Amino acid sequence: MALFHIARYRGPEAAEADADADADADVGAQGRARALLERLQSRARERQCREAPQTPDPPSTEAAGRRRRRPRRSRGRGAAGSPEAPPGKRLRVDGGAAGPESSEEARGAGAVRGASPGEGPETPGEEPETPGEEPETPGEGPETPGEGPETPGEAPGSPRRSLVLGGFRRIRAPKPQPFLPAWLAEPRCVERSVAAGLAPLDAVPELHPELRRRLRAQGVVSFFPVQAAVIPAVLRGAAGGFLAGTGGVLPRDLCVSAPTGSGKTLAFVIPVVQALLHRVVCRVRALVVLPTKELAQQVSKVFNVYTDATPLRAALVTGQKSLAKEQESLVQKTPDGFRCLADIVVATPGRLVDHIDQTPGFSLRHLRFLVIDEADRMVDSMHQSWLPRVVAAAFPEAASDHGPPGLLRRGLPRAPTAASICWPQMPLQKLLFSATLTQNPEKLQRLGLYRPWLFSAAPGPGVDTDEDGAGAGKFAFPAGLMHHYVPCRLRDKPLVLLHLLNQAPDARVLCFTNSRENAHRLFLLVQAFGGVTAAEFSSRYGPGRRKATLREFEQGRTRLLISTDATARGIDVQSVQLVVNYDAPQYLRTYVHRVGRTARAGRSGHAFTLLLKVQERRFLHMLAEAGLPELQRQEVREELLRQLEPRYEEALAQLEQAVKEERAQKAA
Ligand SMILES: Nc1ncnc2c1ncn2[C@@H]1O[C@H](COP(=O)(O)OP(=O)(O)OP(=O)(O)O)[C@@H](O)[C@H]1O
Repeated sequence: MALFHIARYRGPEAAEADADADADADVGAQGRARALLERLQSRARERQCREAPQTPDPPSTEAAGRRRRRPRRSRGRGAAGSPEAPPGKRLRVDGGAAGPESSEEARGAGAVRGASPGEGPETPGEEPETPGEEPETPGEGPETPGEGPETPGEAPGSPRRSLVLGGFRRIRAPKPQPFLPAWLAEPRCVERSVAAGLAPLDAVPELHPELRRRLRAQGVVSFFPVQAAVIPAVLRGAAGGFLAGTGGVLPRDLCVSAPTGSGKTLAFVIPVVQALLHRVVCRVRALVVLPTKELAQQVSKVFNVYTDATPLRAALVTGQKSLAKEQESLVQKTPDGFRCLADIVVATPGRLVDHIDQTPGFSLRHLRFLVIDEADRMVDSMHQSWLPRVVAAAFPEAASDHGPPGLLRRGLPRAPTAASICWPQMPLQKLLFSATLTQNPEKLQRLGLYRPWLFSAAPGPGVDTDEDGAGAGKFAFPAGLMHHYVPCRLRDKPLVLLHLLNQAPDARVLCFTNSRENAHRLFLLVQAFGGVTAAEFSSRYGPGRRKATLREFEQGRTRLLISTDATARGIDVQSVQLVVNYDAPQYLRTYVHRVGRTARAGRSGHAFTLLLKVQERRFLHMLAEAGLPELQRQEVREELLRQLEPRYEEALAQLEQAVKEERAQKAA
């Protein structure tokens, strides 16, 4: 039994039809049906006529309706980039083909990005190339919801519009560039070629006549470009002796990046000596910090040359002598305290900190110049925290803002104020030098530079830099240096070295290995092979032995020096004609410094790098990034190597014996 009657609603038209049917009850069944049909048709026509003026273009309405139904797409994903859109259907947006609306879109960043190479906009450089990058004005993008472009064929009869964003071409995203402060981005340019940029000594009128005379006596008749640029800049800042310039303006700190062998040492020695020349009381006023003992010794020698006939004294503290001996060269005990004995201190960082901590009377309170040579390496060794120790020793009153009353005031560098210029100021100026100075602003910031200037011989900030700022065209090489590489097998490397030595029988050769073990074995092998005077330089030997080895090499008593990177930086040995990278350097900086041991001071020189097949690609890429496309490939003919083999086999046997004996000695 049915509990409910379910009446089905049949719609308004049916209801109306029912009503009309009642009214025409007297008409026959057939006639009623026809009349009803006609009435329904006429009402439908009326309704159509009523709606017609609002939608004059039925096909567009249809298209719009479809457009509304399309799901929203996220900005940055184009039709072609989506999996639904087959690549064959991709079209480039073209103003002419797509009508006015489309041409408007074609001007948008998204449309341009979708174009494949060669199809791009007329001014491709003006557009970002990276897919997925935001357009500059997001509101102008063609992907505004509701206005999205249609896939071709979707709206027949309507203007066909298509956007192609991204694409399938793989584009290497550019590396993010660190923001370079203006002083790094716009350096003062220094001529790279020593020969092309020589300046007569008289071109620096500020130079003291005594120093000019001394330079001439040393055979220096003109300044190299870096010296001609840097010496006047330092002298101007030191015009008031070791006090701040007129009006209390503190001198700027200077960073100098110039090729190896371009004369950076004299660029700081000369102005420092001149600024201190007329000092009355001996105090430590210049401190030069270098990474290795050998380098410090070399720089100290140069200072001695130019301070010899003056009251100034330079002391060397590197740990080569005992702490007590070094203390004797720094301070003297007097009945009323201590007397300072050095105006200029040349030091390695570790030993310097030892003296700050342990030498009574050693004070840096009057420090006027802090020179950091091989600055990039020294910045890397900042974890030793030697710099904060030096700054703390140089500004002992910095903790209390004004310091004790006195004639001279000393405070951390800051903008001059009316109060600050009431007393004579004694600033501390930092001078940084390197052939591979880091341009990483973060690293340089750690040095606390004051309004710095950069003098650079490099072509300018590269477009593609690593985290240290090393990259395209970052470092300048000496103009007279020719770079070569020799592809070879591992077992042929010693033979290739021997062949190169045979090829240049009179050349003094510096050969680099990546480890002291390699240096030692290669030395034993070359010695066993005979025919060349060779020596070995590495941390395997103490400072005394290393010093003697270097001296013999300098004097020409040794023709071949096999060394680790201990001699790669700064060591100035005249007339090294050939550098051989027996082991390929892993880093660009290492390469720059190693090969920079030749072609110094405007001379010419050759650098050969032995490369295994597996190393070739990476190494060449590294140098190409450094802006060195002219690296010459040198093949050594097989038969030339085979000629050396009989003697080489004998040498190998001797090497084996020597290694066994050494092991036995060690074990004993
Ligand atoms: N004006 C000059 N005239 C002649 N010789 C010079 C002059 N200036 C420097 N030299 C010589 O040039 C050589 C290289 O100089 P220096 O060692 O200062 O180079 P550098 O730029 O410090 O190199 P590196 O980056 O390898 O340390 C030295 O032998 C030096 O005596």
